[in-house]
Amino acid sequence: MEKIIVQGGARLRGRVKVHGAKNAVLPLIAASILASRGNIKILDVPMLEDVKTITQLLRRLGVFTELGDDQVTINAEKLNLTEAPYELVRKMRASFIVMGPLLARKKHARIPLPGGCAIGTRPIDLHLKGLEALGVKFEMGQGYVEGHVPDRLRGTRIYLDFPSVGATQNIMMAATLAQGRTVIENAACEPEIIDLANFLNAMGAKVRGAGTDEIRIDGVDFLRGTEYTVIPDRIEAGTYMVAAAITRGEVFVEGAISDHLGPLTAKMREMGVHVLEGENGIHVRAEGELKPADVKTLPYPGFPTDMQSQIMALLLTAKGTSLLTETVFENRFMHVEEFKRMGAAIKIDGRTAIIEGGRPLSGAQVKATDLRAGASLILAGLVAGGVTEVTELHHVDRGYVDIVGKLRALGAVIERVAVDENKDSAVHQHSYA
Ligand SMILES: CC(=O)N[C@H]1[C@@H](OP(=O)(O)OP(=O)(O)OC[C@H]2O[C@@H](n3ccc(=O)[nH]c3=O)[C@H](O)[C@@H]2O)O[C@H](CO)[C@@H](O)[C@@H]1O
Ligand SMILES: C=C(OP(=O)(O)O)C(=O)O
Repeated sequence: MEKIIVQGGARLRGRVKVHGAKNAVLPLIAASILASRGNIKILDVPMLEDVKTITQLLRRLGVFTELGDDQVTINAEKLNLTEAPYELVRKMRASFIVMGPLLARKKHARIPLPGGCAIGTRPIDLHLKGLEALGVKFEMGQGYVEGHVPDRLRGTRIYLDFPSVGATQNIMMAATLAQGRTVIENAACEPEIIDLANFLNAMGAKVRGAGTDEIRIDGVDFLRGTEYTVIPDRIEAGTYMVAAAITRGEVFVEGAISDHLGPLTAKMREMGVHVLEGENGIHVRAEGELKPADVKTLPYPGFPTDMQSQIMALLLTAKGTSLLTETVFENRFMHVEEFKRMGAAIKIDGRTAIIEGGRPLSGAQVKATDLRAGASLILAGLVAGGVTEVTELHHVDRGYVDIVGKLRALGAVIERVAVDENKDSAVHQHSYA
């Protein structure tokens, strides 16, 4: 086991470079299954646990994958299996996005039901409804969902009851090889959806309207290899923007695309943070007292749920009452109990967290309950008095490349150490008693 140890109090200064987006690259890797001819090369790939998991999954399906220096090469010409193994899907829910590509290429897929996770139940009904409308028949049993295409996939109009990111991606990918036109109404508009559409089009697909709530896909006979650079990670960028503000520091977040970060930038400005948007990144500076703010998470272009726990950390340092409402996931407040261990005053009322900011935080032993929660505990640790120790780092490793090295380069006093589990459990027993 390992833990991250942060000594609070350093003001961060300097420049940090953002990696490629986890939530963009995972669907790109899944979509590579669709290419029946030629090599795919994806550049600016973040070497995260989730990327390793999905490439491993592709390999288990008979697809050639090679992870190199910030890049992955894929050749799916010999794709011959259509069943995803449970041990990989349980590690990463996003594995379910291989469903659409497998059905389109092989007319069959058998994938374990991904189940819930730390942030809620996360059903897949919208994925299934959309794929059924394209002509897929599904059966459930033994914890698996099995789909087959008796005839062929045919384009149709699909209305999503909620603009689910994953469902939009699965339907888009399946529709690229369907007969005729598919129209997805109330589609997700996230930048990662646009990136997937651009990637599919580079492979020879005909996808229009991505980034709006109506996506039109005209089916083609086959897709081919291409070379593609993934977009920068807006959530990683947002996390370093908050790191700068929470420590009342000054940081240039290189590679951050301001168009992707509108709601965060607006809220940070409302709080009194100076945010300067440039062509190559975003400059953030904060000093003195910040103002409280009310924040509500929503599908894009609303405030991202993946930044909810990080903005909560920042609101803890703003004197006064802030209301933070989570509308996207049903149970994404697990980090609140951990923040409370650090002295935070937060009450939960249904989907809203009522934050009494401005009280000093104190270092504590805390655990990452999901990947963004882990990042936000590190952020709180940067300003807490004394030492904060964050455990359950496998969550953080799913979504952040070298967070310790990047924060240290900005002046944070932070390290990652291996834990002697026998000794550590003794420490925990003593301090938790
Ligand atoms: C790998 C990846 O890209 N993950 C992101 C993706 O997750 P993911 O694609 O899972 O998120 P969705 O947009 O699908 O989920 C949003 C909400 O819709 C619900 N829902 C979803 C599908 C469905 O069939 N039925 C249903 O009810 C979910 O339970 C959730 O409450 O978008 C989320 C919302 O921006 C982000 O937090 C995740 O980081
Ligand atoms: C919730 C997230 O990811 P996933 O959908 O992969 O769990 C996230 O990136 O914050």
